[in-house]
Amino acid sequence: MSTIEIPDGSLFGLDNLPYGVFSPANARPRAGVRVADSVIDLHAALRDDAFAAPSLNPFMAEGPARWAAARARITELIMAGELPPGAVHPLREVKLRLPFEVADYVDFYASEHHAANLGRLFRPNAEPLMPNWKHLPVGYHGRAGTVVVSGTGIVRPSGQRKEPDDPVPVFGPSIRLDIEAEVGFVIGVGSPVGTAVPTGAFGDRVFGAVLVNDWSARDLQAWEYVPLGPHLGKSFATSVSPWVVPLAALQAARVPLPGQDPQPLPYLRESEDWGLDIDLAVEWNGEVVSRPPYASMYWSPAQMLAHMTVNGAATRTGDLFASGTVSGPARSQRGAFIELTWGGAEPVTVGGEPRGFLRDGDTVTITATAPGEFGGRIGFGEVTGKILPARAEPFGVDS
Ligand SMILES: O=C(O)/C=C/C(=O)CC(=O)CC(=O)O
Ligand SMILES: [Ca+2]
Ligand SMILES: [Mg+2]
Repeated sequence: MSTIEIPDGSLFGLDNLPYGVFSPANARPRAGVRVADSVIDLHAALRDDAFAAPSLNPFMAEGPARWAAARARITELIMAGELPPGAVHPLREVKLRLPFEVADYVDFYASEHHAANLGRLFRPNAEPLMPNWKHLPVGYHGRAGTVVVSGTGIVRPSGQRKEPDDPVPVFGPSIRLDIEAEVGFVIGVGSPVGTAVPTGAFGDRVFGAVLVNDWSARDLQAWEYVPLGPHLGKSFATSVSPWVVPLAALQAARVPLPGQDPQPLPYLRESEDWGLDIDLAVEWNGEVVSRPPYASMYWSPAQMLAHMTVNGAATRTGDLFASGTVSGPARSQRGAFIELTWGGAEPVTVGGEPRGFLRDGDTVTITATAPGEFGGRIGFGEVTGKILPARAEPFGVDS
């Protein structure tokens, strides 16, 4: 039997137990759970067919009673030191995979600070917040097929851009490549077409949370987005962390929202608090440049899900909906570089140099922690990505 030592202060103790998909050296991918610096092979440890697939989807589809039972059983096996030999792998020896098959992907815009800053930057002659913003969680449908796991290289996208004074657009690699630090929520139990998911059912439907980097080409975005919203400027890559932190691990992180005025319509009111006290950190080439506080978000994920389904739209196991960029009120809390550097006009110092947008070879890593159930903290791990040069002749199109 195998035992796992959990050092004091570990961000991956029994109060966390996030799920992922990993491959041991030269072996096929499988579902696992992280404990300290080890990964438990769930199929080997539990002999449960929900974990036979190299994806969390079958297990996530089974619902809260099965999620709770599996968490209890995993805890029991770790505490008793009764994990079968061969079921425990050192984290450093495994490759982490995309943890779930992404069904649909929606990205919200739930930070008031971020929305107001982007309003000022993109629409300097208008009110920073659009009139709808405090009445509904604004969002758009993104591209599920280009959601990639942390560590995947991010090829600089090419596309159209046009500066206000240019007569016509030009085609070429983005020159304003940016990040967006977000938290994503993963649907476990889908809902059929024609059913709205009320805010109170959030915990019955949502399996857990991941970190998201919604890479954004601001020059492509600024030219293309009117009037339908983000498109190719964001669909080239969206990175997610390899660990899905179950909602069960986030109970101690639940906090009231900062406050909503005006009061939203009845279908958006919360019966329970789903604000989350998650502290994010954004590292640019290894230096922390920002610490976005999730607790400052205006709309809760329960409200996002209620809004997303109030028209009868279906949800499916593996749907990912992201919060939108997490930005707090202070400059040092902004979750996108366009805001942090005010469009490049107020650079930040990275590696001793003033920087605005991303260069080829730059690496951005987002991490996060939250209060855990035993008084310590739990970790989300990281979502990281390195910028690779644009393709010389993108897809046969000459610039
Ligand atoms: O205000 C705009 O036109 C654009 C906003 C964004 O790019 C933000 C977005 O993708 C949603 C978010 O991450 O908050
Ligand atoms: Ca976004
Ligand atoms: Mg801990």
